[in-house]
Amino acid sequence: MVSAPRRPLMAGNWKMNLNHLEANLLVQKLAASLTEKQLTEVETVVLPPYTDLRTVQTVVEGDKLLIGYGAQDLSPHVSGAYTGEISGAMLAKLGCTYVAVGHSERRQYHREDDALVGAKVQAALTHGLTPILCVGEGLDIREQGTHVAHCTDQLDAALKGLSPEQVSRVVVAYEPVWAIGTGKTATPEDAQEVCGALRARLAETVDQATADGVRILYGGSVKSSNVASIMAQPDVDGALVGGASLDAEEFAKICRFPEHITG
Ligand SMILES: O=C(CO)COP(=O)(O)O
Repeated sequence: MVSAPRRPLMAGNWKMNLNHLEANLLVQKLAASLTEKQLTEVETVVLPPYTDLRTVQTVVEGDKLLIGYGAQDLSPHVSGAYTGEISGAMLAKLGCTYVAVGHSERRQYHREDDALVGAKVQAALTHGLTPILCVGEGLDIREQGTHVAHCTDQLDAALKGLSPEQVSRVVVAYEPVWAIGTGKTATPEDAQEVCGALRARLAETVDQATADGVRILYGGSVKSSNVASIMAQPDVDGALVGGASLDAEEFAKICRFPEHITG
């Protein structure tokens, strides 16, 4: 059976940048820089800070923009006495379709472990959100040469207990920590090595059809100048873009990567 091609996904993780006024401007500029055909071909998504989401919803819905949006994190809990947390239900109510889970900055600065990341994946799925599950190794692990096992272990832990149908609703992002915000991009071959191993692991632990359908992104210093060679890899289906997604024209160029390939 030939599986359906995976639609490329470009997700801009704004991290803690841009207030709601700036968010409004960036989303409008981004939409104006891409044609309907381009936005249909390549799924384009922004992940702004929570405080921007209502504004982004208003501009996307009001102008019927073909841009998706979501959050950078969510609570593993449904509701209750969790000061400062935001639930999946709240995000879904704002029209979010995606939520990043287990980003290395959350794992590092907020001590999120695999169990918590797994609970957040579950919470996202429960509320109809697509989790973008981030995995990736630090420089020490890369230098030891155990990066593939590190990433597949993180994948296993985060997806533990999910049905094949639930796994099919997850997007995985491979983000080597040493390539984030450093200008040091993994080579296309580095990205392929881990993305390919993640897909092979899904085939082993879930099934081949699910593995073939799951989109796997690469993240870490992606720019318009390097996106095409990364996207040319067979197991890379998109990118999770940090710094370069804060500039509408640059992010639009990244989303237009098929044109860089076909010339
Ligand atoms: O962490 C990232 C996206 O989630 C990558 O960030 P940069 O693109 O700024 O390296």
